[in-house]
Amino acid sequence: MTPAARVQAAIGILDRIAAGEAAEKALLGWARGARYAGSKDRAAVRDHVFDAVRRWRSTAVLGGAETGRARMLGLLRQQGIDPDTLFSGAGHGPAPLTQAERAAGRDPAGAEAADLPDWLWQKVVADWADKAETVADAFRSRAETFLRVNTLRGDLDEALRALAEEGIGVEPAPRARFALRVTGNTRALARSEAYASGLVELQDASSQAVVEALPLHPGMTVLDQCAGGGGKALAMAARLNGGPVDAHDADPARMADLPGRAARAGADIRMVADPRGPYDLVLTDVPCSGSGAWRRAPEGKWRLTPDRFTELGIIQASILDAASGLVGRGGALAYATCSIFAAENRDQIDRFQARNPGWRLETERLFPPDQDGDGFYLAVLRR
Ligand SMILES: C[S@@+](CC[C@H](N)C(=O)[O-])C[C@H]1O[C@@H](n2cnc3c(N)ncnc32)[C@H](O)[C@@H]1O
Repeated sequence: MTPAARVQAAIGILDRIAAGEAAEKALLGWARGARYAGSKDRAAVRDHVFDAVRRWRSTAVLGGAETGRARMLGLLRQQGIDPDTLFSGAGHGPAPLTQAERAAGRDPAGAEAADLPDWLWQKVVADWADKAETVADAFRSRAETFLRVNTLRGDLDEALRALAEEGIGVEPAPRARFALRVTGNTRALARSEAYASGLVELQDASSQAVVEALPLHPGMTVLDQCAGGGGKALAMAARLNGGPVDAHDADPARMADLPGRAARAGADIRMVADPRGPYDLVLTDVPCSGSGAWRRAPEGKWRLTPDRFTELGIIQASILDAASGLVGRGGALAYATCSIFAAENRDQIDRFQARNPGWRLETERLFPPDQDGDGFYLAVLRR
């Protein structure tokens, strides 16, 4: 495909997304009908689409309309690419720009420029004050890929050597001890021996830093109360020299891949349908807005509603209350979100402490979404 044809493909997919289709589904629908597209074409089209979804508002304002065509035009303008080089009608690319299209569009302002719905931009400003623009900007950029070296399978040097031998570029990442930033050949990872053998796991560096900040020691009894795919359960098992870690999720189907991942990682993870306790440590990695990871899943910021945000707050409080009953005397209750909002973070802890006297805040971390990892929050309480 020519670069212009890739832009034309993205335009069609963005129109499907605007009509209500999920981005992944729209991409898949296009790919099925585009057998001529090679892997590089697919990756380039995907990048255009997700870049535009991250910048859904600003690209439409700059492009002058709420269409896929205008959004791609706006995106190219933002990227400093002369649209006429691609909107030429040649090579299966988009038709040349009309005079009206050339004249349309203006610079976005406020929430438009932040690429957030108005109500969320107000929340970011309220919580992050002079850092609000930096936070919003992070959501408008692509996320980097991070690996966790699984110390149950090898050490940092072994991982660096193994990845280098397979032509995968990495460098140590500052946010967590065993975090590596992928700097080249990311696509080879899934097929790499380092990954297949469990020497490295895909995990965001802030997610790793959360587990690193937990008071974990081999021999402790540990429950991951909202285990999901098990990223944190596996990282906790590594800190426990293999485990065991009890893993629970209200939706057990979410843990479907966990036994396979645990076997690959050499971790002892036990699925528990009805955890009883008492545990030395219970981690609640609760459902949240997902705001800290909006650059990976940018549709989240457009889909979230104030009602859902309120509902999430109620769910978070009830999980925290239930989990506190599973912690033994002197034990620790850890609360984590991949959210950047105080309502889901510190406010939840303040209200929990007001409802449940006797718990003191032992550790608190708030990681901003930036080049070193996603946005994440952790509070560790002890009684
Ligand atoms: C943020 S995800 C967990 C991610 C996971 N810990 C990881 O590191 O990969 C939140 C999980 O909480 C689960 N969940 C929702 N309500 C719950 C509840 N009341 N009790 C336990 N888990 C719940 C969801 O099914 C979801 O898998």
